[in-house]
Amino acid sequence: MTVTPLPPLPLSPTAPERPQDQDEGLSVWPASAVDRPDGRLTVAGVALDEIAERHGTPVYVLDEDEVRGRCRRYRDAFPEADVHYAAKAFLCRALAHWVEEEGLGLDVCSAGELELAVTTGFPPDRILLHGNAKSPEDLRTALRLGVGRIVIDSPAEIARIAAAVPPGSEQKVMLRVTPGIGAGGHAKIRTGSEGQKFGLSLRDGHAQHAVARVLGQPRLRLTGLHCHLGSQITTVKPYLAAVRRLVGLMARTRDLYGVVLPELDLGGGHGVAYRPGDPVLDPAALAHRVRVELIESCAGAGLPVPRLIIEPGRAIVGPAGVAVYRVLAVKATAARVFVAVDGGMSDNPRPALYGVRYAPRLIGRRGAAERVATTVAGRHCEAGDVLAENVPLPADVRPGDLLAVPVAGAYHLSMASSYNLVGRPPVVAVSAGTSRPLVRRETLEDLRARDVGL
Ligand SMILES: Cc1ncc(COP(=O)(O)O)c(C=O)c1O
Ligand SMILES: N[C@@H](CCCC[NH3+])C(=O)O
Repeated sequence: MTVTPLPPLPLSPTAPERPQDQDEGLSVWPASAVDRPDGRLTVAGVALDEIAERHGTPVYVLDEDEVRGRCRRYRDAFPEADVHYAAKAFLCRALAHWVEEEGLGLDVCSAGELELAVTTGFPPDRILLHGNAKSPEDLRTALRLGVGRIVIDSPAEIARIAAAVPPGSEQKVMLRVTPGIGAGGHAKIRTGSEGQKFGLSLRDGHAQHAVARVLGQPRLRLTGLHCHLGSQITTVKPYLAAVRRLVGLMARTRDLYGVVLPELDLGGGHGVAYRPGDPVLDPAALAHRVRVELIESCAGAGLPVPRLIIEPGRAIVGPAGVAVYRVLAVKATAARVFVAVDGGMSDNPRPALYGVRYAPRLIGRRGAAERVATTVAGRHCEAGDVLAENVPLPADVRPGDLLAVPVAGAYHLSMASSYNLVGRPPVVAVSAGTSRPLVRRETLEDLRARDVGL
């Protein structure tokens, strides 16, 4: 039998797309990042390829000074406010320690986050507990450890918390109000609008009613109102609208019950740039505009200015984190060049959840070849497991190369899973030319150990 040879397959797409983003600068990287002439990238003086060699990949790197600097920037921008870091963005003992040392408080939303912080030495009175469905364990732990404030999210919680407070003592609480203002980078992370699961609606009167009920509970002390509009918000305007609406409810509370609430919590949600050129919310500009609005609204209502609380998460830790992956496969189809790495949606579910895309770069060597528009995919069994699309990577990227993804500090590992029984990556801190492990890799033994039945 004669076999007719097949024509050779194209090795790269017939018409490579123009890469979307040609920015070769380091605008979305930690301020300490340096791109060395040999293509090695250092963060806080430590080469990322060295960390990959020592700890394996994927590995998450956290720049301690970037985190601390961001905490300080918030403290400087909001000197008259309490700044609580939102632990859901990412939490480990070292991070709790840094945040505490920088004078911030903490916002937690589970017994797990609360225990970790308090056992690290975080003063419980500087912690707020959130949650739209707090478990009995969450509340027990909060009361046992003496959490500073519990933020009530639903009518049924009022009596439940009051009943759990021991006779003769008092728990400080706030009320989470739904102001009817939706803001944020994606529909799934907008939490201030009507019709989503968080808070007590201002419009339908639930918030007002809850104020009255909390004031009627002798074991609860209502210190103020809270709202959180959403996440990855890049303009100041929604915060100003929220100030006006919440001050309106504070004025009604004074008029109806003779109570002047001393605190106002505007939540977090401050947006950061994931890719060069993305808009960001500048803390100093936000602080100035919020301060002016608060003073004017309170003056208009004849109220004293309450103590402001804010809860940034992403803006503290997001840009301080870098994820480092190793390339496992390269595939050029007629439509696209795919580079597949050894992590993906198990350590970073954000692209799959919100359709966001990142700006990875080749590290460890300088690619010599021309740049082609590349799709960076994860290793998981889902077509949606894609970290980046149409990014300019050298055409000679090959298995074994390292790719680093900036702005990986928030909502990656805190939302990570062990999908496909892939263990979660370790976290390594870098500071002043040195590195140290903070969180170890989740091993196959860890995963197997959970499987206890047959
Ligand atoms: C109540 C509350 N506070 C603060 C945050 C922190 O948000 P971000 O990380 O966007 O600042 C969140 C999350 O969106 C939240 O739900
Ligand atoms: N998980 C979201 C942010 C939601 C914050 C929690 N309310 C993100 O990755 O962008």
